[in-house]
Amino acid sequence: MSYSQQNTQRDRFAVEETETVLRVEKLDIYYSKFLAVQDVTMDIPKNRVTAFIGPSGCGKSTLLRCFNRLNDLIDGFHIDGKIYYHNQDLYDKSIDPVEVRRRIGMVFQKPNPFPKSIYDNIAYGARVNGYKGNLDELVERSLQKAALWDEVKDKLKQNGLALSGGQQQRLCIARAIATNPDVVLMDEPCSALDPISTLKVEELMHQLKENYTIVIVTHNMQQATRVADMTAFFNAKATDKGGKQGYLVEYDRTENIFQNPQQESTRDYVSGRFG
Ligand SMILES: Nc1ncnc2c1ncn2[C@@H]1O[C@H](COP(=O)(O)OP(=O)(O)OP(=O)(O)O)[C@@H](O)[C@H]1O
Repeated sequence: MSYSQQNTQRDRFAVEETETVLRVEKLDIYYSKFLAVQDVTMDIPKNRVTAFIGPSGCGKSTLLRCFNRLNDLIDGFHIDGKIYYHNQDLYDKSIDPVEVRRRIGMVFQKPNPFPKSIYDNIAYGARVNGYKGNLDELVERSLQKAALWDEVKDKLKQNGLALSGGQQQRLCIARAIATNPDVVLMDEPCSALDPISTLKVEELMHQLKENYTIVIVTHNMQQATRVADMTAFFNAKATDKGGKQGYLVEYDRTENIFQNPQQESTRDYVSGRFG
């Protein structure tokens, strides 16, 4: 039995038993007047990996970045509808976006370690946040959780940029989890990595979901089948003004999306007929 089959069977009945961490309700996402993503409603379950798939420009990254309010930094960005994080309105005026980003961490497509030592890459955020605990322990624990400790424990003073791409990405994951988040967002985290490094990061996702809720954008459909419990397929339709508008086509357990999709366009996409 393949790894993905085992994964599918193990989690088959587990998805509904977990609570919702992020609830998206009738969400429209705008860049100024441009409606980039229309009318998304979905629940992101706790301690699961949820994958966003779909053709380029359908708004996967845009939606992902809404979850930690990263789009706030873009001029003209605004939303209609709601995102609830543990039942709290994520865009309420009382919510501090900096605290949101501490609890909902992010790993980007290209590994982006700080040009600092491996140690300081992890310790930096803790120092800024006035961490009162033992920094050495935090660094070790975070690197352990990111499955990087054994490879770097003897060179913690070495610059993080001197690591291989795959190690740099795991360093970025270690950095993201060092602030003790609840959710880790990953925007195509393996697209710049070789197959072996990709496999390591995928294995890491399986471990991390025991403690964290993970949402990943991926163009790699095999990756979605290997790592994700839930999969959301997004598509884009042409608008009158010549642009494209993203929307959620189908959201279900990963095995249903890939083996028994309800929508024709999902079937076409997962079978490689477009995209
Ligand atoms: N900062 C921005 N300002 C204006 N428009 C943007 C901005 N970022 C994204 N868009 C637009 O929003 C739409 C969705 O883009 P987004 O990058 O979220 O799609 P995606 O599905 O993640 O694409 P890809 O798979 O290529 O990364 C696109 O039409 C894009 O041009």
